[in-house]
Amino acid sequence: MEDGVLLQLENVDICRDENVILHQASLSLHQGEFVYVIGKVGSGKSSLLKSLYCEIPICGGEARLLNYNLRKIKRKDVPYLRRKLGIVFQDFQLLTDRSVNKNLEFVLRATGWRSNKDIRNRIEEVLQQVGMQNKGYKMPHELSGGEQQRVVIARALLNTPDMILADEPTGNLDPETSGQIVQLLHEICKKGTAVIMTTHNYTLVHNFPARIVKCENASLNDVDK
Ligand SMILES: Nc1ncnc2c1ncn2[C@@H]1O[C@H](COP(=O)(O)OP(=O)(O)OP(=O)(O)O)[C@@H](O)[C@H]1O
Repeated sequence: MEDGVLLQLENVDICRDENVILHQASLSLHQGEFVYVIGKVGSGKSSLLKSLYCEIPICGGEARLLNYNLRKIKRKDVPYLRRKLGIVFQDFQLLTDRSVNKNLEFVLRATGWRSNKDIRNRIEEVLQQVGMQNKGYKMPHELSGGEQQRVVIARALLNTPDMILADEPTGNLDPETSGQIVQLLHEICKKGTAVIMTTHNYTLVHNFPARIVKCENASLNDVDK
């Protein structure tokens, strides 16, 4: 792949069961780039992201992501790819039985971190990055939706991903909080992490401008602003 290109999809088909959701779709993304993926309900936005973290297959075309060939990736390599991707969903998916710190520690230990000191420091760093320093002792239910989504973003940042995949990250949030979350994603992007964010929220796209790709008629097309 050309220097600085993190994702290159060329004429890919993305399939679910027997259905082709995206047909001959192409998309490339560079280091530090922000792209919104918009499109109608059921147009394939989530399927696109799922294919990037290997939850659903790419059944045609060429697909490279962070030096992995997504059409040939071995099952044992999928966790390594996912470690380089920060994944953020609409429903926060924090473990509800433990504190913010313990949620983050769980991910670090599961991804090979051993030193208690390194773990403590990294948790402090990512919480600081999302403006949640001093809230690590709280249980998820003690946080607002926006705060929970900040913690999810902190969790996505733990292993310093090259790219964040955010699927409707503001879907459950009020307009003001949604703006804050998108602003945070833009700040993270400015520090060098590419972001792909699906959304239905055109106000956000307007207020925080970036490249826009539309999912339509089973293909992906850049939208001129
Ligand atoms: N688990 C599944 N198994 C089979 N087909 C599915 C599954 N989930 C979604 N689909 C189909 O894939 C198509 C694309 O769905 P997808 O969720 O990617 O769309 P979307 O653009 O993200 O929609 P939304 O805006 O509602 O989130 C839909 O036509 C849907 O019927």
